[in-house]
Amino acid sequence: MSDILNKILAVKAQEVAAARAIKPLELLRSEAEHVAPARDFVAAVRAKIAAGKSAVIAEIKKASPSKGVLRADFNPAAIAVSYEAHGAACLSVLTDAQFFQGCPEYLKLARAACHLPVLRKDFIVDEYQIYQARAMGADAILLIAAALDLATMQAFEALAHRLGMAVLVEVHNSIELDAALQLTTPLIGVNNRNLRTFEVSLQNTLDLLPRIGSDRIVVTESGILNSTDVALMRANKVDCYLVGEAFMRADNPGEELEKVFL
Ligand SMILES: O=C(O)c1ccccc1NCC(=O)[C@H](O)[C@H](O)COP(=O)(O)O
Repeated sequence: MSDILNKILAVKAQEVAAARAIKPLELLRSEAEHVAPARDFVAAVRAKIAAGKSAVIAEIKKASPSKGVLRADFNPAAIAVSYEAHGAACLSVLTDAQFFQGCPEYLKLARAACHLPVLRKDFIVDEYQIYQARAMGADAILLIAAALDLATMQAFEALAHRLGMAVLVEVHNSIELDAALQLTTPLIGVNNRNLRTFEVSLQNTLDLLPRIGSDRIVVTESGILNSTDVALMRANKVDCYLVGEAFMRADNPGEELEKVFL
């Protein structure tokens, strides 16, 4: 239990237990089933790609375990507006408090300020968090293959789809990819950051790419910082990106997105 991923997962289990004690699953489920319908996350990604553009899932994260505070002057609604105005396909909003200084309210504020579909970026270990995601308005969830076995990922994917949400499944190596490819989601995220060591290498996406069929959309995640990184990915026919830090450090996150990707 010493690496950061295991620390985060242990905290998540505690958070779920505490949340359940306050709001039982039945009540949360009812909330999740009565919010406005989800926006189509996969369609938004596909639309950008079909138009010959990069599909950028633009992240809203105040801080990270590897880099500390990324953006002190943090206004999720203003960032969402800026991302939408400058061509983002979708948003990703960190809702974890302890490690990323996020919260569900940031997701609600960001989503209400724009028309983009929103991914709840968190560490899902329990179905309770999937109902939470929909209840707070999320249009997609992240499933991390390093944190979940295949049967659990399949059950969580089915639940997300039943609630109308898309799934981005995240892998870091070929063993995790084997499991991810058994899900039905088209969105296969390859994380360039090792969640246990923080080491970042874009080569990770390039190494796993040949194993992912053209029926899937490869989402290269983490460590995309500038147009050189984007050129490398484009040269390898990667069209979809999940980017946080590079935008969060910029004065205007949306303008940075446009500068790096257009
Ligand atoms: O960002 C981190 O330091 C981190 C540490 C441990 C687990 C997950 C972490 N990040 C989550 C992400 O996947 C990234 O926020 C996302 O891919 C964007 O990455 P970046 O563009 O490098 O901010």
